[in-house]
Amino acid sequence: MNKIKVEDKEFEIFLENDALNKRIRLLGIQINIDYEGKCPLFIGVLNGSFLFMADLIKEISLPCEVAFMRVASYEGTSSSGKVKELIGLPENIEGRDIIIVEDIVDTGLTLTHILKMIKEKNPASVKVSSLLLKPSALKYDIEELEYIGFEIPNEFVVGYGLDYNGLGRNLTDIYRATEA
Ligand SMILES: O=P(O)(O)OC[C@H]1O[C@H](OP(=O)(O)OP(=O)(O)O)[C@H](O)[C@@H]1O
Ligand code: HPA
Repeated sequence: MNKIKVEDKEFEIFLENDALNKRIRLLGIQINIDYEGKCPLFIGVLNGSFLFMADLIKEISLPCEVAFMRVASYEGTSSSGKVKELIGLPENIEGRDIIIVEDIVDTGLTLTHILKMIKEKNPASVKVSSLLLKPSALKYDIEELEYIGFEIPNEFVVGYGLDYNGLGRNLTDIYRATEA
């Protein structure tokens, strides 16, 4: 079945699970080479990254640690508008080699906040692995983007951890909206 409905929206198949797994295997190989002799700390950004993290980490043959955190947004009391706070960021990341794991980088706003707050804790290095990247939607220059699964057009996608109104994260393939 190539077309599905999630809530009120129609989606069509875009990236099948087999293609996702093949690409993730290659990302794992690259990370194993780049971090040889190190013990990286993978930090997944909840909720969307949970399936990607699970499959990526199985490809890692290095000693490594895994943690998850979430980004909470709330309206600030000052005129600065939205304030973002990291919840669950591991305490002691000073001197660690960090790999942030994301399901998607869209405008790059979330990741820019995460990187700023992580760097304040003086890690040895920080890189980002994101399954998906929308280059034409990106509004921030993020030099830490290193291990990208797929560059995709600026279209809304769902499945394999990604949601539409909270739904669709359980789909094994990734689908794209048939209309905006
Ligand atoms: O580059 P940006 O425009 O900031 O968008 C990317 C962010 O949006 C999604 O998270 P969301 O806030 O939807 O939370 P979720 O992971 O729980 O779905 C995704 O997981 C990224 O964290
Ligand atoms: O295309 C998307 N799909 C689901 N969640 C998202 N968060 C940012 N972009 C997307």
